[in-house]
Amino acid sequence: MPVDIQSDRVVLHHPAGASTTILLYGATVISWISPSISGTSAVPVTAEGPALVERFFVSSLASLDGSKPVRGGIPICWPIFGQPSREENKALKQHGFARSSVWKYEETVLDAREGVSGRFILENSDQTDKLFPHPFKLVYTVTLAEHQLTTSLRVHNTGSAPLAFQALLHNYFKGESSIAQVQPLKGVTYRDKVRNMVEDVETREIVDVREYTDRVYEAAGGNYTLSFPRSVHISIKTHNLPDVTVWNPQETGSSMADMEPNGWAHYVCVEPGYVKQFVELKQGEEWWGQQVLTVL
Ligand SMILES: O=P(O)(O)OC[C@H]1O[C@H](O)[C@H](O)[C@@H](O)[C@@H]1O
Repeated sequence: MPVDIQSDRVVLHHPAGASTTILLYGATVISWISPSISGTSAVPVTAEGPALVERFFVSSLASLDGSKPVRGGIPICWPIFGQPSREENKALKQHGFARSSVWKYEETVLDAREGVSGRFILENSDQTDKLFPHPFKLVYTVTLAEHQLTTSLRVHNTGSAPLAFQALLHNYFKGESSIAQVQPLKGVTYRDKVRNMVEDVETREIVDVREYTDRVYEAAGGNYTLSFPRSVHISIKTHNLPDVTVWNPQETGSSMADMEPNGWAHYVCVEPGYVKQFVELKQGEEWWGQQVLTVL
């Protein structure tokens, strides 16, 4: 069955073997399995075809029962990224509530060899009104192709007052963080969360995360490559998500209760977002941001 709708999750299956699992809690993608590409990956091609490889890290201690945001996959940060920076958002928790709200599966949009696609929605409720008094509708579309996963977030201002928000797709890519390489970020201005938000300019052709890294690159170009040399290369192309955070906590990650021992050694977060500024929508307006992840 190409689209398997369960009580707490939806699994999309592509005829070439790829699959992705999305929890209704947070519309969090918790798995993306796709075939490796022959000749460019260390993963062997067997008689059954190219090996199917999990692309996302999810901590073995992550809660998947809706009790807290998932430590892994793609949590959605909305309507803010990080701690509230504006007085009007002070009731919000870090990264907002989209990642800890239960979304509805609206419909299967496409079910074909070109892609299998499902749409999730979240609208304001009494609960969100208390924290963030703005009517809104979020539409999140996840589309799976043989070697590609596309996730798109559409935001509608369904109220009469302006709606201001940040948005970020918090990808936890699976791979050895000691060899991870992200590029091109040379010359891009970033805020360094490790150094008290100091502003600096990236000087490296290839960014690694061999030290504690938590950098918010601003107006970073929108297209990146994440490589784990000799195993996995992923292209990240974005629309309307101009900034990108690169995060790996190293040993400090061990203090997170839902991080498995040494978990930080097995992922890197590369998180496209609209976070330097706020998107401002007037009554009836909408905005959309998208990332296209392709195994190279
Ligand atoms: O622990 P969380 O609220 O999920 O946040 C996890 C991480 O998210 C982002 O990458 C931020 O830049 C980090 O500063 C933060 O630690």
